[in-house]
Amino acid sequence: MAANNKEKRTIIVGTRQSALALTQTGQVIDELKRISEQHGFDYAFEIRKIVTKGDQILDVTLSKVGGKGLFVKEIEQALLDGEIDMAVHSMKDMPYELPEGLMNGAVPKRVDPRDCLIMKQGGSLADLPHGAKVGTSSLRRSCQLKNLRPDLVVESIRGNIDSRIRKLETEGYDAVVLAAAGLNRMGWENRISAFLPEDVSVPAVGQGALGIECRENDEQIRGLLDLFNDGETAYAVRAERSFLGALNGGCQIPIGAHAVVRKGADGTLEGAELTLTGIVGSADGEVLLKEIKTGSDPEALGKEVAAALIARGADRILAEIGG
Ligand SMILES: NCc1[nH]cc(CCC(=O)O)c1CC(=O)O
Repeated sequence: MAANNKEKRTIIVGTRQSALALTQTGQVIDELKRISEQHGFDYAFEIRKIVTKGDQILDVTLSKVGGKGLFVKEIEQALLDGEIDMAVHSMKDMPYELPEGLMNGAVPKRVDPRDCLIMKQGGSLADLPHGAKVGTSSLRRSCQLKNLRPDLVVESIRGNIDSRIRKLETEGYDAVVLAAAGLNRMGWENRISAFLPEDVSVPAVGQGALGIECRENDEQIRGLLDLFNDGETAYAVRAERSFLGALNGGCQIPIGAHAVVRKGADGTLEGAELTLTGIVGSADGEVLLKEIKTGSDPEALGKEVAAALIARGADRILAEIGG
């Protein structure tokens, strides 16, 4: 195996072609180059842009399009066909189940998982006037905003983050809601007017994290990605994704979850615990159910929080939406 790693190899990295996708893929490649150098691997990297169904229908509300994995399917096919060797995804775009033969090879360290407001005038949520027009295409975000502020007029806004920020100006929104993570990665954090704390907006499953998908049988890539994995992020994301799986959800339904790790006594994941917050609601914000539980087994914890929400009617809400 070690001898294998000395061979020159050009690793083809698949990604969507949005500005954010290309930026984060570039950042991943920079890290992988650094790790390769450190370990004496002779790897070169090449980016392959792939258009997904989600990219082709940027003007349609995603919940109307339906289906899971809108932003990953074509990229996964390229992995299976051997056209690319790894794929960089936003974790929140990854469906719960991966195709046979593929795996999540690394979950790098998560950046800020919070949602945030970008406001025309600056300020915070409390400064938005009665009836203010807020842009988001996420049912999860509209559910939580409307629950707190039923007066807000939440309208669907689609497109990549650059075009959504532009629409703030051109389409008369008072604010748009975006993930802080995307803005951070683009270096646009100075556009953030206010962060939405978790008691206002529980983020999407995996928000702020990336997933690097590879073929299960590609030992070289797996070895490299192992060195890039962040154990703490991976541990938290496992709980969030177990919750997602138990509710059979994609990112197009009002589901949110965030797990926080409390490390063990020796500062490692030995004896660590997770606190998982999960929400399910209706898009109009009239129903918003939340459960918070603590445990050490991420899969069990995700299922437990989901079961507690189902016991309170979450499955009925999701069935109505067609999730
Ligand atoms: N659904 C689009 C999407 N997918 C990933 C991010 C960036 C945040 C992240 O990486 O979690 C965004 C933009 C957004 O939600 O504002």
